[in-house]
Amino acid sequence: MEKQADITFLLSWVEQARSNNGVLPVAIAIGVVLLTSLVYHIAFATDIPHIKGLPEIPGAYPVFGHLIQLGEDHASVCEKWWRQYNHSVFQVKLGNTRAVVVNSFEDCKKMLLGNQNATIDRPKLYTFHGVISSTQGFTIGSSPWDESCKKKRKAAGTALGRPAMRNYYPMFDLESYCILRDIHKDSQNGALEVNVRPYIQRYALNTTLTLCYGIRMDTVYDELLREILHVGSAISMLRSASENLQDYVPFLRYLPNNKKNASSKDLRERRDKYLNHLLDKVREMIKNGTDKPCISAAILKDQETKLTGVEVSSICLSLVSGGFETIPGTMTSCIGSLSTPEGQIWQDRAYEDIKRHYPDIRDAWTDCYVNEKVPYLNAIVKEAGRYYTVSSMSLPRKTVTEINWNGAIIPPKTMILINAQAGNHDTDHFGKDANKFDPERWLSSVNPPVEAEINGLGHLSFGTGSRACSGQFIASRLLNAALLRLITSYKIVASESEPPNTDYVEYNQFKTALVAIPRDFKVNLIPRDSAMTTECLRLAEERTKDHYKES
Ligand code: HEM
Repeated sequence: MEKQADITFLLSWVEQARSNNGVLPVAIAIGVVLLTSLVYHIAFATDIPHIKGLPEIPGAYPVFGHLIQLGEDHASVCEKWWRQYNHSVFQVKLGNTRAVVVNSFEDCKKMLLGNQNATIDRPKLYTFHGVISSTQGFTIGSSPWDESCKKKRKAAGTALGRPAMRNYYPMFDLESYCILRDIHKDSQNGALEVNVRPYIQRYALNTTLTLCYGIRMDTVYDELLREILHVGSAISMLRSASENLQDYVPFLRYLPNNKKNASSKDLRERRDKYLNHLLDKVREMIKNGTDKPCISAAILKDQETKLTGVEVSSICLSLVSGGFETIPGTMTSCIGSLSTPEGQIWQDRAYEDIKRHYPDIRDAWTDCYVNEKVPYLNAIVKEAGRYYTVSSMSLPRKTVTEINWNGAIIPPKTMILINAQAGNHDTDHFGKDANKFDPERWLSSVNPPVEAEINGLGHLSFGTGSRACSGQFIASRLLNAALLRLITSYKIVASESEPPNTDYVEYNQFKTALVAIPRDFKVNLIPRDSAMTTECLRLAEERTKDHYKES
């Protein structure tokens, strides 16, 4: 209002000066008006004007909006604001971008499931879309909703859906065997403490590389494998709002020596190099008739395909980047919780439940990638997903049509941020102990373990609705298979000198990253039945020796 009055005053002054034939005052006045308007735009204007009827968090700064208060850990600050101001849904200004933040479990569910069509879009960001993705196309998770995205999502859905799963059994068998084979060797069958994360990173990455390119790497510290993981993690950092202010504060893009743009270009080149290398290998294998069944070979060979080269790269990139951090983040942290004194009791209960379903552990090893039928293990996997919300603010959405939110009209093109971490620890939904890791919350009976019926959505870690995670079934199968093999082989006990951090916020060493990177820790592995583990490993080696030899 004040600004409106200023402008009206200036305009009347300009009019007066003009009628007095004063050319100079007119020019000055116009300059002042333009300058005021420019300053206002730089300092306060947002892409979407204030949404009436939706609370806005007080104290936004000029230019930066709420970015300064939000700091590095947006999920935890928004969770705090929800409780402080008693509004689960509010608006904030991320620099020049207005965003609606949704916090409680019920509101996240209602926003995504009750408005599936309206929330089907994703926002475009300057650094990620404009600089990093300019060569290989956008990943599915960052693609705005259009015909191309629809095709890519459909292709990914087919490759990752439940019916396709049986094609991957040999791969699940091989990759989960490799975790145990190498942990067994490197820990000298439990004599030395180990950090489990690198083994799980290779597990997740090999799975998606095999799916996409028919290529895998056998050694945990393989150079290409580590390069893919390093570049992928660095790019994940550049995607989060807290790390990348220039996405929301445009003038920062034009500062001399723009380090963000320089490192984005460097990462883009490094990523292009390995993606092209992988695709060239597939082309070479097709030429030599040695290609393995995989997404890129199927598309490259199928002349009829409706997908362009950039779309194929984008699908492969989406699958590789979709799993390589989320699965290790979830599984490593889960192992951390299981290794605590309380967690060791859950491990023993899970082990008993596995034996109840598979009196012969060898059968458990061969069925774990086919079925998920051990209730206690399923409960651990669900709790790991909920408690360690590795993608704490999910992936941003954008409205395509207006949403009437309890009378407030959220216009099209508004950024919607789902605070999955807050919703997953909502005491109104999960009870007073929502902040505790407890697999048994997913059981209706502990002895014998019986899974509780879930009415719809269990937790928010995979998102939900029109753009829910395409890889959630495969993720759950991978977590189940690897945990079953680990729990039947060893009792996992936290290291005394390097124990895990099991706090659902502090376990993450990089809060600015899009996907959490757990702090390093070590565990001791106490063999449960060494003879049986040796036998299971021998049989697995026998079964898998002909599958996907190292490429
Ligand atoms: C524990 C493992 C995983 C977690 C926690 C996770 C989490 C998520 C989340 C939060 C989203 C955004 C959902 C939304 O907006 O509602 C997402 C999208 C996606 N995820 Fe996952 N994910 C995991 C594993 C995977 C895997 C293994 C793959 C592929 C192999 C994958 C592929 C995708 C794709 C393609 C999308 C984009 C969907 C779209 O935008 O249409 N994810 N994931």
